[in-house]
Amino acid sequence: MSILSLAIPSKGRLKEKTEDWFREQGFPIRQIGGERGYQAEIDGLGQVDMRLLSAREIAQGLIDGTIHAGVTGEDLLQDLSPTGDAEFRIAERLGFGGADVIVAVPQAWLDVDTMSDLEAAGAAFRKAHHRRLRVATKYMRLTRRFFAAKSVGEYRLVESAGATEAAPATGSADVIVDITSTGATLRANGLKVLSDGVILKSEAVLAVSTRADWTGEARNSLSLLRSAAKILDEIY
Ligand SMILES: Nc1ncnc2c1ncn2[C@@H]1O[C@H](COP(=O)(O)OP(=O)(O)OP(=O)(O)O)[C@@H](O)[C@H]1O
Ligand SMILES: O=P(O)(O)OC[C@H]1O[C@H](OP(=O)(O)OP(=O)(O)O)[C@H](O)[C@@H]1O
Repeated sequence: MSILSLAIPSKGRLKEKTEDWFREQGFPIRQIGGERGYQAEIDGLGQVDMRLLSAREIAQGLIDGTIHAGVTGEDLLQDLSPTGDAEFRIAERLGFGGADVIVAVPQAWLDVDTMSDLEAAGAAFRKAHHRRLRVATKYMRLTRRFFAAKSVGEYRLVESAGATEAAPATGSADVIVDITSTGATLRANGLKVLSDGVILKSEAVLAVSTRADWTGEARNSLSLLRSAAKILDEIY
């Protein structure tokens, strides 16, 4: 018998809007231990194991099947999923947390405006410098899949731990793949988005895990959230 494990962001840009969304659906969340507490209760869904985690941990938990349902960014789900989409289903796009995962190069690269230009630049770069173009990113899987789909092969991934947009200026990479919303960080770092370089238009989503144990109470509890119930009916 499993009870529903439901996860929402514990802090950051998605937290408040997620709480607002659940309240609007008629399921108010009460955080235990104040603003920074990691425990919460939700009213109206029966017995629920409510978890407050980072958006990244929620995406990973849905993919592993240790979380039944949760709110996180679509970008994180797609990137952390080994298959791209098989471990989760999106029940509802929530209309906040919007941002694009993009490919950007230095504005000074006047000949490079498209992914196909980037492929040509990669080949030329290798000849001239005897090494491959380096692409800095946190989005390792999304980048690999997108570059393969665009037939760009002459590059090497450099895993970024943060401040990815600074990589070209500091010399740790030549190209970046990162998230942008206003574009201010890209501009401040002298970078431009390639015209066909939008990998994903992401937003916050309510997602359900296809890997979790849906026997027992879990499914009953979630059935009160209409969009999620519909998805579960499709899966099982
Ligand atoms: N301008 C933005 N920059 C980064 N992420 C954004 C932006 N706008 C929306 N998001 C989305 O927010 C989600 C990440 O949220 P947040 O940064 O709060 O979580 P986190 O990565 O778990 O937190 P932290 O980086 O503090 O550990 C991603 O899904 C991302 O797409
Ligand atoms: O297009 P913009 O509006 O400039 O936003 C993009 C930036 O915002 C995020 O960083 P932020 O410092 O906000 O958060 P994070 O580094 O914790 O993800 C993200 O990593 C980008 O660097």
